[in-house]
Amino acid sequence: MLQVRSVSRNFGELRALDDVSFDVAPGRMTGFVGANGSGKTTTMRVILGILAPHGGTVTWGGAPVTQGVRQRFGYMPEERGLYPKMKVADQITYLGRLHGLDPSAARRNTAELLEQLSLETRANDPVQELSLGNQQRAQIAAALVHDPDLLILDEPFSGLDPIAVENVVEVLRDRAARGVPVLFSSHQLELVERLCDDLVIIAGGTVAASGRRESLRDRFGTRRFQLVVDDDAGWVRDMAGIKMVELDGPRVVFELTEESPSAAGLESGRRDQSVLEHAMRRGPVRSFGPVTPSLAEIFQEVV
Ligand SMILES: Nc1ncnc2c1ncn2[C@@H]1O[C@H](COP(=O)(O)OP(=O)(O)OP(=O)(O)O)[C@@H](O)[C@H]1O
Repeated sequence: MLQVRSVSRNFGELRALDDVSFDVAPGRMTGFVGANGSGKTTTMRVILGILAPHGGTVTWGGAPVTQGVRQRFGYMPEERGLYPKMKVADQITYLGRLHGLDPSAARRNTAELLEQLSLETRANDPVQELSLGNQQRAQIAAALVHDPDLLILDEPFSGLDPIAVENVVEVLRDRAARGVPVLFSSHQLELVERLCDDLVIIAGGTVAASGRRESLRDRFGTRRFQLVVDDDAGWVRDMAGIKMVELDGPRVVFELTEESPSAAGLESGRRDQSVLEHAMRRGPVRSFGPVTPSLAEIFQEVV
């Protein structure tokens, strides 16, 4: 388990990270999301020891992260750093050697990864001759070649076509299934939503929300409901303690407002039921239930 605790980091006057705490648990994919400049890369660099924190700690298995421990981490940096003129397979094998693999293990892992990432036919091409997407795949192979104990990936999906995305998803899921904690940043919220087990949402250098994906959904999702009736559902607008979010003829999405129970006439736990009862008195109800918020909606609410 990787634990980030109360980490802060300044750049001159700028407080880029302020009291950042979260865990990256074994066998779980943790999505790290936030607007541009919110502190994702800085956090990753602190975890990797590239930047020193000005406060707080990063621990691995409860102990400080030493150079030896760090060598067992896999990192895909934001600034892609492969040598343009070196052949793909040679380079990945070389990086495996740098991380302590013997020559045969480095070659074996390289071959396996190039195959998994559909790059085997490009193994003997210089990196600079690969398309950007294929360079990105090579970069992922470079982060994985030494079978790391922890994976930290800065935007691993940017620039990949949909098939390559699925390919990389499969490779990362496989690592997570073997017990490796995986932290990855991405601006593709639908992808993060589909892929992650846990989430960390960062805004302005502080953690705005974190935890299991489902529990975040529950936390932010209890106030919105969808009702489908036969006729126009516009009458919902006039009900106390309710705010209409979307109306599409017989389908309406509404929220319970923050108003006091007395203003609404009912406690919030009953207000959704009062809409349902009202609808049933008016005619048939085709469906009714809470609406699960998307990650994009949660994101907008917390940042
Ligand atoms: N070396 C540096 N010197 C000065 N300021 C920096 C440095 N690195 C980062 N910053 C600032 O720290 C803040 C956080 O940047 P960071 O790169 O961590 O954000 P990010 O969430 O990774 O953004 P993006 O999604 O755009 O990659 C920004 O305001 C950035 O300008």
